Amino acid sequence: MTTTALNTTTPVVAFDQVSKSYGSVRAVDGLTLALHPGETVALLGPNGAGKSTTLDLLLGLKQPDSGTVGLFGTDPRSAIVAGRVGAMLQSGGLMDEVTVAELVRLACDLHPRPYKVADVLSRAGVTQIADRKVDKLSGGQAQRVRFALATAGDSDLIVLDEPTTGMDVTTRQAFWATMREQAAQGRTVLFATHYLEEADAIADRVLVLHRGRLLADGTAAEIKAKAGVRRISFDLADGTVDESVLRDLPFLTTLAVSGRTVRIQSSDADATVHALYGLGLYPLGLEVTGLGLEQAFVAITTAEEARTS
Ligand SMILES: Nc1ncnc2c1ncn2[C@@H]1O[C@H](COP(=O)(O)OP(=O)(O)OP(=O)(O)O)[C@@H](O)[C@H]1O
Repeated sequence: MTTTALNTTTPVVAFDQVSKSYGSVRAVDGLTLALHPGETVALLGPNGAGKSTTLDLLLGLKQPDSGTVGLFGTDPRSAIVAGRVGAMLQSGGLMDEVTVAELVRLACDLHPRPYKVADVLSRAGVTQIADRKVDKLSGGQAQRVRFALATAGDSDLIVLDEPTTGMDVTTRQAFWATMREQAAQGRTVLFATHYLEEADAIADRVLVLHRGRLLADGTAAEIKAKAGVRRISFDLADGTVDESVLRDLPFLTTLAVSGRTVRIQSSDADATVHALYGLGLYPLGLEVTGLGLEQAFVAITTAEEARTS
């Protein structure tokens, strides 16, 4: 298998100070990044953060204004021609008037190390619709066909831009099971997503992009810790809930009171809880928990918005 022949000292993907603007919009801003064999990497970011542009630069579909993009120690185009990259893009149009099987066969024919057409169809779960015209597919079926095209041959890097958009739950689970197999065989999987729970469950590395810059890079647990915010929840006895008193607690970032139940986010939960008791309050059922990846993502990107605006 080709992956065993990989030189592990050469990054699969290497961005060095890469910038790309569209007019006055800086879509990617001085991005430096290295991805390694076998990593499953999620690319997160709010709308317009530069995720698709980053993937387009990586695939050589766009050229950087400055900086360099390398794939397997060479330029993107050479790596793609050598069949080292399989890609599934967000808006990748599918040819009209051909069947699913014909399109997949074409992708296999074009790949230097193709898999058997029947295997590709079956892995992507499109055997049943192999004879259908691709312009007659539902959104989720079209996504599966794009996935089949991305896995038509033995590639070392699989790039997926919001791959599960439009897929139902079962298809999504099957899709990720296949991706896990690919990663277990030493392939690098890079996917952009808006589904933070997918990033949390699937990726062993999470990149948070914001206005074209890398805000965070680490495991999901590290990203959650980086947000530095924890949640505190408790009940107060009837008649003791005074929102104005609670609002003055130190390190409080959000406060929500619902009946007797108080939910707080704090940038220093220990100090907030200490102050709570200091006020003479008696919280019942007190819980202090870390943020989920979704809240951590919001906390990190919102803090950056506040810092730069
Ligand atoms: N062809 C283009 N011409 C002009 N501006 C563009 C073009 N493509 C992208 N942009 C702008 O560049 C910025 C980054 O866009 P990009 O599509 O890379 O972000 P994204 O993170 O993929 O967004 P989304 O999550 O909405 O798909 C945005 O401000 C976008 O409006």
